[in-house]
Amino acid sequence: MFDIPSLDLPSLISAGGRVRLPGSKSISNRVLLLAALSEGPTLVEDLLDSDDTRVMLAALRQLGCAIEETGPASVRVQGLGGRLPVREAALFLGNAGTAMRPLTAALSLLAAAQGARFELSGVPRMHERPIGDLVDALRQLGCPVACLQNEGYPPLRLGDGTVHPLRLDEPIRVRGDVSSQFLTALLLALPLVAQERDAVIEVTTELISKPYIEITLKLLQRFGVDVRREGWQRFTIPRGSRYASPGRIAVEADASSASYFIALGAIAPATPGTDGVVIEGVGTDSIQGDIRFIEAARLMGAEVEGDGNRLRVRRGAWPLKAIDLDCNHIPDAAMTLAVMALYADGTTTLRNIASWRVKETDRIAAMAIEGRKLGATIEEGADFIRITPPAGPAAGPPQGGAAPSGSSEPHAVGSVGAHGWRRASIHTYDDHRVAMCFSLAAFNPAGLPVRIEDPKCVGKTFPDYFETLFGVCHTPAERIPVICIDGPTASGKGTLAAELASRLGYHLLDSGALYRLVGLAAEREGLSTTEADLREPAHAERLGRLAAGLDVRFTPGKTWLEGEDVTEALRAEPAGMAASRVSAVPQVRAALVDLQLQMRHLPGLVADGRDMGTVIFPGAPLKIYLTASAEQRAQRRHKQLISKGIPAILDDLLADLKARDARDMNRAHAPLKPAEDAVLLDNSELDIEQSVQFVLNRWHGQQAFPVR
Ligand SMILES: O=C(O)C1=C[C@@H](OP(=O)(O)O)[C@@H](O)[C@H](O)C1
Ligand SMILES: C=C(OP(=O)(O)O)C(=O)O
Repeated sequence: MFDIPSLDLPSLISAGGRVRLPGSKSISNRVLLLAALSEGPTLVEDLLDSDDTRVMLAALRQLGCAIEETGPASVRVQGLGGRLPVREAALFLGNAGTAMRPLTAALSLLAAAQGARFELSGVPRMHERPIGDLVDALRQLGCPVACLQNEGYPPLRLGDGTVHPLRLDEPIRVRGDVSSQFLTALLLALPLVAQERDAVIEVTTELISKPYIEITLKLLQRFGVDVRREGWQRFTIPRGSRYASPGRIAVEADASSASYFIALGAIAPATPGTDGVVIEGVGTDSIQGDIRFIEAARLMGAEVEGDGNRLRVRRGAWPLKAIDLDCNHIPDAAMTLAVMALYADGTTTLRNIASWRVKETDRIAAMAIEGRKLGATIEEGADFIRITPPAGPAAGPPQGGAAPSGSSEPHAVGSVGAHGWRRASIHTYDDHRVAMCFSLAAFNPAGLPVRIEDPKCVGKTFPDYFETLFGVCHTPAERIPVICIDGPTASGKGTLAAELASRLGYHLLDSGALYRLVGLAAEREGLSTTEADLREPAHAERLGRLAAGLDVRFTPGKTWLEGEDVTEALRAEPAGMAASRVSAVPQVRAALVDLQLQMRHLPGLVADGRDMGTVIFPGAPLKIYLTASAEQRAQRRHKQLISKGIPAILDDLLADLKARDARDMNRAHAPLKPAEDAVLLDNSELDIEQSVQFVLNRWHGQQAFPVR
């Protein structure tokens, strides 16, 4: 997950390959609750691990339900059989409608029947999301429910610690025009109390988001409860209903999450060598209503084929075709259509979406404001949004070739691109879908990068969304930004580079470690690294072959050689000295060039070394040459070694350091020197944070994202 203030997406040009999506939020939270209310254990497989399911799991555990993790995406839930071992609890439910609404109903009924008391709260936005229609229905049933701040909104107190008789003799009337989750909540809760008589629910208004009720009814069936339905107005839970665990249940991949990858396949040309975007874990047999996003995507021109558990999407009509569609049945996935509309041949209208206004944010307003930043013309109404793409001759990403104004040369780019598209920093309103939708704007035909603010908000339903996206998106290497940090030994390059990489969400290349790795691997293979031996051509060739075959991997803070964590071994002085000697061998340097170029992955790279800006990435958009006086550097290295318990003498370190500077600067091949376009940064008087801020300011200044 990108836990950083903002994530810059370079302009993207094609997509292809396979994605496996995380589990459905709507199914995961329903199944967890049903399993907790049932008798006996349920093994839940392919469960979504995200903010919304975490709050549900935490709440159920707080209520006394034993839940054991049995694998990376599976849990065993020991059902409570409708009995509450915990009679009082304060539950925090984040911004999860699928936890807040169903738990409100289930705990209200159980609290009234068993004399308990619960408080349910969430993030500030949850306290602005309506729940009054559900509260009214529960009060009709005789449940004490108090709204603790504003009438009709969480936080709520359910029950008062005493037993209250429930009135099941009359139909329970509930409105269905604000959220279908109120009806879902009652349907999930009432089987707990429909023992002596049928429980009947009457929906008093037009019901929205109907396919979510179908998910609820299908899952109730899996847990042994058959609800009778008359149209969308009347639902009867037969008396004597009891939850019975199916024993094992697997969660489908999330169809709403699939919408971003269906749209991706529709927008992006297939990467050469691929046959479009393949989505695994959800297919045309899905029980999720959002699978009907496929129909809308096809209307816009996407070629989608699929079977029970898989979809393949290719770009069809281009530009996409504008549509005018009632989206009430796909409220979440319809947001993705709003971004596809940016690539359409005319004006798209999405209708009957009033519920967007009361979700994670006011989604109609958010999509309008952010879409306009990109250059689109957008009209919004109480229950519709109308999108006209940024003006221009043809929508669509360019078909490869050099970036017209790519992020690799950000300083050369103004904020308005060809075709009327604008460079934009997308505010995401703590709404996962706003973030995921606008990532697709990175395919804009103007080749402009897109900034997504607060990218970690995708954690609500899809924590690894951006990693998954980058796994199937392609762009020419020159468009993937590289920040080079070059400089002499002990200048603090490594610390600065690692810090920058983690703050920007970029990959890290510790090229010095590559040479240390060659030194270490040579030592392990019994190959000498003395200067005399290295002058022998045959010996230098052998070392080159060793370097070419290195099995290396960098993860944050760790370096791996052939699967073994060698981080500590690499930091020791002998490895450093060997590195300096082997790095002077042209055969070794040549072997490592390819390896280094291959590390230029989306969304970007911070490369730390001595020749990053001069030799390996000469076109990098930002090159920093980091220095400090030899005395300062020797002192820092001394401190570092002593703090690790490694004995060191300051004078010896200073002498070694000067010798190494001289060798690095005077070697014939790729000597250490600043690139002509490098920015010099002397950090003798700066602490790490000041150096980091210096580079970040420089970098952000170059990006020229308008601040609004
Ligand atoms: O029941 C569900 O799982 C959901 C129902 C829908 O809400 P509304 O019924 O409020 O439209 C949907 O937007 C939400 O993400 C999940
Ligand atoms: C509306 C959404 O969430 P919630 O389940 O919180 O209603 C959503 O995921 O788009």
